[in-house]
Amino acid sequence: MVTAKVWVLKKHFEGFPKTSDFELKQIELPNLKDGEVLLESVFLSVDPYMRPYSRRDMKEGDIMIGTQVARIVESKNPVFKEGVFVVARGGWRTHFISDGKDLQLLPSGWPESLPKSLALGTIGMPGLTAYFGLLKVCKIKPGDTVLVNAAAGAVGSVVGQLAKIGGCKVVGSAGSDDKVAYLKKINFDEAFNYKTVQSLDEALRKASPDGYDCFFDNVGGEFATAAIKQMKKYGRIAICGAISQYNESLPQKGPYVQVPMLFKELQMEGFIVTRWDSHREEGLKALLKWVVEGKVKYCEHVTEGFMNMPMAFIGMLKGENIGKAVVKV
Ligand SMILES: NC(=O)C1=CN([C@@H]2O[C@H](COP(=O)(O)OP(=O)(O)OC[C@H]3O[C@@H](n4cnc5c(N)ncnc54)[C@H](OP(=O)(O)O)[C@@H]3O)[C@@H](O)[C@H]2O)C=CC1
Ligand SMILES: CCCCCC(=O)/C=C/[C@H]1[C@H](O)CC(=O)[C@@H]1CCCCCCC(=O)O
Repeated sequence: MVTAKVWVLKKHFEGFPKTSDFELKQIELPNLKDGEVLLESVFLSVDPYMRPYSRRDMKEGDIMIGTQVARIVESKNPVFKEGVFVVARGGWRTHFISDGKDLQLLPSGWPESLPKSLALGTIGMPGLTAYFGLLKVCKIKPGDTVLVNAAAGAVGSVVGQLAKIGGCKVVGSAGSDDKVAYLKKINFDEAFNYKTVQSLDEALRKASPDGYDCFFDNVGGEFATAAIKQMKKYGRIAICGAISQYNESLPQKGPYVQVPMLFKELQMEGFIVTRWDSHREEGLKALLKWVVEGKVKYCEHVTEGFMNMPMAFIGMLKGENIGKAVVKV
């Protein structure tokens, strides 16, 4: 008999999540039935979507949603051998049972020396978000100037690097001087700290006086309002996320986008990365290759200990992470 530790949503988040909104519980797992596997989480992901999706999909008392890299410790499923690592949607649990249907093997050719946690970040869902958002929504081409916010995070840091590979000029904004230094290190052409600049309008103009062809928006709100004004004619805007709004209790008010969009004849498209699930393998293969070749660098913000899941999640929402925020069990 295995006892799993699980984190439960004790109370729906009101405004910014608090540690008291979570509760740690223990669950006895039953013996495996034929076709099932027992998994042990090795790395768990903490992601922005957990904040809005908890309200949409969960009720109080449910185990927190989420993905992990997990190791199969016992198997009664011929497809999954013991010792194999997979990406799973197991929620915030140390151990869990699966029938194998939604388990994903790491991409083939994954070098032993590469951290498996990257399957939650640069070579996982956030990396794919950058890849498909840039190629299919922004439709980048060489010579474009691309702007990305939350640029030092899991998605943003890949957006900037892929745009450079695609022959673009890249401008990033992030919330600390350390993050700005990191962006310069990974080849961003221009980067600024949106929390300390005198004026967002000026910082955006200085970074690209001619304006922007593409804007990959992870943040929304005030930043997006400023950025839209500085798009070039026929510019493309990919709405990837709106993290500045996830913890707001009251809806933000305008300014509204219609007038600048009309004058500049802009395109704005929201997307959810799962739209390209049928091309997932292609995306992961490309990301793995670039990482192995050193063309895409990665950084991870690793919190040690399953006990610290809520702190890791809250820390990510506060902006403590450079690169992907993960928890090592
Ligand atoms: N459409 C899709 O399919 C997907 C969308 N997303 C979205 O992409 C975005 C980035 O996700 P991800 O890369 O995983 O997360 P990050 O690794 O970028 O971590 C979140 C970052 O957001 C920034 N942030 C937090 N609060 C605010 C705020 N109020 N204003 C501005 N920035 C803030 C912080 O960086 P800083 O210090 O720079 O403020 C923080 O580090 C999110 O909006 C997420 O929902 C992610 C995956 C898939
Ligand atoms: C207003 C909310 C916008 C959120 C944008 C975002 O971050 C979306 C992320 C999803 C991405 O498209 C693919 C995913 O894996 C993210 C959502 C996953 C939800 C899974 C919930 C179920 C579970 O884990 O059991």
